[in-house]
Amino acid sequence: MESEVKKPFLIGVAGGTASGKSTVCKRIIGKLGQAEVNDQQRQVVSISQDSFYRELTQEEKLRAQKGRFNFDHPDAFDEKLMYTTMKDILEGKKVTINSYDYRTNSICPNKTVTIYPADVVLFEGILVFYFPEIRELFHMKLFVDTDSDTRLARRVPRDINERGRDLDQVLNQYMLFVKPAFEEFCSPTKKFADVIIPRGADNTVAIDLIVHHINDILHPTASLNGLNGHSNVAIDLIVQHIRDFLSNRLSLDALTLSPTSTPALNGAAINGSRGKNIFFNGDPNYRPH
Ligand SMILES: Nc1ncnc2c1ncn2[C@@H]1O[C@H](COP(=O)(O)OP(=O)(O)O)[C@@H](O)[C@H]1O
Ligand SMILES: Nc1ccn([C@@H]2O[C@H](COP(=O)(O)O)[C@@H](O)[C@H]2O)c(=O)n1
Repeated sequence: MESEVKKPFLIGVAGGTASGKSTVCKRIIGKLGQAEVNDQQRQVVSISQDSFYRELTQEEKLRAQKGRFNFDHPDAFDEKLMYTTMKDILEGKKVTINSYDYRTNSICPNKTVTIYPADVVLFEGILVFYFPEIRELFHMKLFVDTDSDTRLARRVPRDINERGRDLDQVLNQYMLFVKPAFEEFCSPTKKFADVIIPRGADNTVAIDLIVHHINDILHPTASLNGLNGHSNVAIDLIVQHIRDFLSNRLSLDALTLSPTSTPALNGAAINGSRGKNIFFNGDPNYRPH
């Protein structure tokens, strides 16, 4: 008998550099109890877009060493490889992806990672919503929206400690390429997100809502509300939030549905009891920042 093909629920996680995309993915995987599960058994896996940086020419490598190559431009990625890999994942195939080395600005030779078929696949990166063909593959799109000061303050120590850069190089690259490319290519893709997560992993309400949503996909029979995880993400999440809220017997006064949460749901916000906001982005013109 043929074994069952796992066709996963594919979630895109976009956001500026150091916004907390991979931390949000780790937090989601941890809360779903998947962090300690071995690679072959995992139901929820995360893949970084950085695995799809293309190999540089010799001349580009020399520029990259001086912080003068634009890694934030869409052309820095292998779009075709990204697309075919995501298609294969959606067909339930086992795929092999590259490991990327920021110190050498190139793909690690002889080091790949095998991604086994899973129920939920998170694909995170600065430009995962930029390429239309890839964008259309996602069942759910999240945008981690962290202000640029915070992102720069995180990026500087990270790049120095983990990516082998010096301060001048990090700041030059940021001013020359990272900041302008964020404005031109990444930030405009926020409008495609189903859910915008202000403050990334600090936003526990948002993470919990997303975890609930994924749990419903993983265990459909356990779902209290019988919602269809592939359809209206914003409404599903709001309904789940209200159900949780009521079942936890918290004070109803603490929950305020924004006036924008009309039946049309053109950009709804939940103001949680601890002042933590999650934006459900039904409105392409909606911009929290
Ligand atoms: N909520 C947070 N509070 C403090 N530091 C954070 C938070 N989220 C991420 N970081 C740190 O900021 C850096 C970038 O986070 P990361 O999740 O790798 O961002 P991205 O994947 O968007 O580049 C890492 O050093 C990480 O530990
Ligand atoms: N060789 C490279 C490749 C990428 N970068 C920078 O990484 C950023 C994307 O990764 P995040 O984890 O921050 O989302 C992007 O802004 C590139 O500038 C690099 O510096 N060197």
